Amino acid sequence: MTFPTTALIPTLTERLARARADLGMGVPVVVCDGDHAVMILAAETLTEQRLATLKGMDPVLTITAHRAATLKVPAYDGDIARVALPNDVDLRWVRAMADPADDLSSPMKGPFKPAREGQTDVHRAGIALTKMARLLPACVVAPLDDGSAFASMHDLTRLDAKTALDTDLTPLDPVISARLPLDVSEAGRLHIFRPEDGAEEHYAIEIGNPDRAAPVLARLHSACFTGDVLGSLKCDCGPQLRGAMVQMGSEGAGVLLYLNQEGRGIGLANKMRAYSLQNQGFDTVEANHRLGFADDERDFRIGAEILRKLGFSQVRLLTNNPEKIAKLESCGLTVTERVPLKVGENRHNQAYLATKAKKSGHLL
Ligand SMILES: Nc1nc2c(ncn2[C@@H]2O[C@H](COP(=O)(O)OP(=O)(O)OP(=O)(O)O)[C@@H](O)[C@H]2O)c(=O)[nH]1
Ligand SMILES: [Zn+2]
Repeated sequence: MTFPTTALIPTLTERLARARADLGMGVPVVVCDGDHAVMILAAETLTEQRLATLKGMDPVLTITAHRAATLKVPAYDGDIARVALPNDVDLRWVRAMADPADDLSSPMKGPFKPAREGQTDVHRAGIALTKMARLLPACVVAPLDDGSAFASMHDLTRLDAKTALDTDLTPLDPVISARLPLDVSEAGRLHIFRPEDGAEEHYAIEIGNPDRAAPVLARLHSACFTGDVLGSLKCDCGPQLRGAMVQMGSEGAGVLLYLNQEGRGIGLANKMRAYSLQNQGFDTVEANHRLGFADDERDFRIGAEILRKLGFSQVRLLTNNPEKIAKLESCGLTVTERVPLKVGENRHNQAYLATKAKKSGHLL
C-alpha cells in the first residue's frame, strides 16, 4: 500500500513549533511576508559567531514598544520599534538593549538609529516567536533576497509571518485522565491536555463528581514554581492553590485548572529577571514593561476551552481578578458567582498585592 508523502511535510503549526525551538537554541529562522523575507535571531540566544555573519546585511534589532519606552527609542511602528545595529556592534550591545538588568548601573546611550520603512509584520512575527520561546522579547532581523533559497541552503526553518501572528487558539487535546486520591479529597482525578503546537501541557484537577448541569466551583490557577512548589513569600500563589483545593474538598466538588503560564505567561527565567528588577525598586508591572512585556501575557481562552472540554459551562470562579471573569464570559462560559480567594498576605508580598489592586484592577 502506498501513502501520499505530502502527509510527511510539517504543517504550519508544526513549523511554528520548530521555529520556536530553533530560536530557543540560538538557531536562526527565516520569516516571509509575501515576497519579503528576513532572517530572525533571538537576542537572548545570539552568539558572537552568528552576529558576525550579519555584518553587511543591514540588520536591525527589533524590540517591543514597552522596552523602547525604557530605552527612549521612538516606536514608529506602534507596538514595536526597530533600531539599526551600529557598525561596531558586539554581543554586549545586543544583550544590553534586550535585557534591562544593567539599565540603572550602565544605561544604554544613544543616539539610536530607528528604522521606519518597509514591512513590519516579519518583525512582529519575530517578537511573537521570542515570546512563545519564553525568551526576552527582542530579535535581530536581517533582510534576505530569496528567503526560500537561503532557508534551504542553510537548513533553516521557514515560515510565514501570518502563521506566527495567528491569534486563533491552538486546539487542545485531552491526553489521559486518571484517579488521583488527594489529601483534600480521595475522589480526585487529574486530566492532561496537550496543545497541538507542542507548547506546554495544561492540567485539570477534578474533585468529587461535579454536576455538569450546575455551576461548578472552579479556579484558573497559573503556574508559579516559586509560590506553588517552593513556598515563596513574594506572592500569594501557594496559599491560593492550597486554599482553593481545600475549599473544593470541603464542598465535595470542584475543578482546578493548573495552567502552565508561569510568570503571567512570560516564563520562569523572565519572571526571575522581573524579580531581579523588583530588587532594584520597580514594581511587578514596571518590571514586566522594562523587560518588554505587557502587564499580563496569559491567554485565558485556554482555561475556557478546557472547562468546555470537561463538560462545564457554568462556574463559580475562585478569583480576585476581574479579567479572568471577563475572559471566561467572552468565551461563552457563564460565571454565576465570583468567590473571593484572599489568603496568604504577608509582609513580603503586601506591596505586590497592592500593585495588583492599583494597576491591574484586582479586587480587594
Ligand atoms: N511576571 C510576573 N509574574 C508573577 C509575579 N509574581 C507572580 N507572578 C505570576 O503571576 C501568576 C499569578 O497567577 P494567579 O494567582 O492565577 O492569577 P491572578 O491574576 O493573581 O488572579 P487570582 O489569583 O485569581 O486573583 C503566576 O503565573 C505567577 O507565576 C511577578 O512579579 N512578575
Ligand atoms: Zn506566585
